[in-house]
Amino acid sequence: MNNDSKRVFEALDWASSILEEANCETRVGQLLMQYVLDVDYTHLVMAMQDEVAAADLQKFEEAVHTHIGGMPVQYITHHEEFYGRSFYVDENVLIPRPETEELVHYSLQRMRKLFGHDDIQVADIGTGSGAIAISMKKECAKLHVTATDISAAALAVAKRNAEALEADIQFLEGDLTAPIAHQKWDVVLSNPPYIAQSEVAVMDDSVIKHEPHTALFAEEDGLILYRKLAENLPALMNRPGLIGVEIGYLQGNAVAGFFRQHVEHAKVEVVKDMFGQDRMVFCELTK
Ligand SMILES: C[S@@+](CC[C@H](N)C(=O)[O-])C[C@H]1O[C@@H](n2cnc3c(N)ncnc32)[C@H](O)[C@@H]1O
Repeated sequence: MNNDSKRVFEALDWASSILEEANCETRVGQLLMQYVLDVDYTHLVMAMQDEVAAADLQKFEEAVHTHIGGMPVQYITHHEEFYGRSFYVDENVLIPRPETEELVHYSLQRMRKLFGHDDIQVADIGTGSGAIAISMKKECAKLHVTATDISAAALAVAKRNAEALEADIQFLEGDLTAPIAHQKWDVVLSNPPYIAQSEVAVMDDSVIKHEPHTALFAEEDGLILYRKLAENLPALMNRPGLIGVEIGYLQGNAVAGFFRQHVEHAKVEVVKDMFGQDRMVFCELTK
């Protein structure tokens, strides 16, 4: 650890060089410095010539080393942007991904077309940080949104985010459709765990070491929760209704197949993400 005093730009130069040496993104240094100094980018730029207080410098250097050791930057700064809002994250929840923003975007589009109004019941199964549920509610204030998770620790994070973002959401703990089986729903969304155990070998180490395994892995080649959703949701849906799930890029046919098999009078569609890969399945219940 380096105990010499440093100005902000000097500390950032030091971070850039050791991050580069470790094959990490050099921009992480800037994010960690913003976190340590608790400033936005503009104020960081204005502070470039300031001396970093000894305690802050130590915290910054530790944070850089922690990241080089494999910890995702979001778990150090406890922050990720999702759909234009800031979410608190820790190791109890998956770091929300940009692909999931697309699920929110297309769900909003389809929901508005299908219902023409926002006074409807929406559930987000496996809410994690609350990213999907909270974004839906913030985009459409009139929605009645319920968010569930099997993990009490994840739900605590989602509640914290809902409070900070002033989103009025009902939170329920439980396995898949069990906590929402008491009523009918107009829209059900989910980004369930969908990675097969066999994929561990090709996955990024930092994901496996730090992101919660209940958020990542699922049995039956990653497909079990989609199969169960397709089996259980039809009885819980109003008609018209909309089910939207995020999927792994190779799972389109299998997941669409589950919904085609189990949901009567439905239009099932696999939708690609911004990279041209299958990423979502939407099932519109028509009658
Ligand atoms: C891939 S993460 C998605 C988190 C968040 N919705 C997002 O998109 O960032 C999956 C979430 O589902 C939860 N989960 C896993 N198995 C579940 C189950 N059987 N029932 C309900 N939630 C489950 C995990 O705890 C985790 O929070």
